[in-house]
Amino acid sequence: MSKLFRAVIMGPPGSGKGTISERIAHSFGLKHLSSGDFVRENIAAKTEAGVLAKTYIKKGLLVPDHVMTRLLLPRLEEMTKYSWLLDGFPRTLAQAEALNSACDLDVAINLNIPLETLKERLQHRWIHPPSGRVYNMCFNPPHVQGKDDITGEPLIQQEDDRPEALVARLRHYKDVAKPVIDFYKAKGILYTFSDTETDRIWPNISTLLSTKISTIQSDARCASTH
Ligand SMILES: Nc1nc2c(ncn2[C@@H]2O[C@H](COP(=O)(O)OP(=O)(O)OP(=O)(O)O)[C@@H](O)[C@H]2O)c(=O)[nH]1
Ligand SMILES: Nc1ccn([C@@H]2O[C@H](COP(=O)(O)O)[C@@H](O)[C@H]2O)c(=O)n1
Repeated sequence: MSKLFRAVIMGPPGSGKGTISERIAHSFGLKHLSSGDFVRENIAAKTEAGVLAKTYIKKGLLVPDHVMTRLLLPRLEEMTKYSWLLDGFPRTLAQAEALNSACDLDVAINLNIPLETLKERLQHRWIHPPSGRVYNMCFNPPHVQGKDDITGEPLIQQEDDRPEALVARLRHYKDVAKPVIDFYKAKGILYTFSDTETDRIWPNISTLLSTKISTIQSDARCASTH
C-alpha cells in the first residue's frame, strides 16, 4: 500500500495558494483542502464558528487559533485515507503545533511574493462563492465579465480584498507567518518559492512534488517487500 502524502501551502493573501493548490490537486491527485473556503462555508451556513469568524474577517484579521483549529482538525479526521494539500492553514505557530499533534507532514510549500504584486492581484480578483472558483481580470479572466464560466452566476469581490482591509491582512500575516516558517524549516520540510508569476513558480513546485511523492512511494514499496 503506498504511503499517503500530506502537505501544506502557505503564503500571504493573494500569493497564489488557491491557484497553485488547484494545479497540484489536478496534477498529483491530492485532495485540496482550502481553509478559507471552509471558513466561508461556515459563514454562509451561519454556524457558531462561522458567525464568530465573520467578525474577524470583516476587519481583515485572522480568526482566533482555537476557532480555526476547532474547525479544521475534525475536517482532517475525515481525510485519514487520503493524500491531501492543506491551503491557508496553519497561519500561526499555535495552528502549526496543533496540526503537528494531529498528523505528520511531508512538505511545507511557502510562497514568497512581493507586496506590490499581492496588492495588484487582489484588486483584480473575482470569485464565484458557491464553487470557490477564482478569477483575475489580468491573469485568468472569466469568459464573460462578472460571470462564472461554468454556471454563468455572478462573480463577487471579497470584502477582505478591499485595499483598506488588505493592508491589515498583510501586516497581520507578516507578524504571524515567520514563526510558522521557522517551525517547518527546523523540521526540514520547508520549501520556499519566490517570484511575481505563478507560471514561473509552478514548474519548480511540480518538480519538487514529483520527486517527493515518487520517493515516498518507492520507500513504501521497499518497506512492503521486507
Ligand atoms: N497577474 C497574476 N495574477 C495571479 C497569478 N497567480 C494568481 N493570480 C491571481 O491572483 C489572485 C490571488 O490568487 P489566489 O490563488 O486566490 O491567492 P491566495 O494565496 O489563495 O489568496 P487568499 O485566498 O487571499 O489567501 C487571484 O485572482 C488569482 O487568479 C499570477 O501569476 N499573475
Ligand atoms: N488559518 C486561517 C485561514 C483563514 N483565515 C481567515 O479566512 C479568510 C479567508 O481565507 P483565505 O485563505 O481565502 O485568505 C482569511 O482572510 C482569514 O481572515 C484565518 O483567519 N486563519
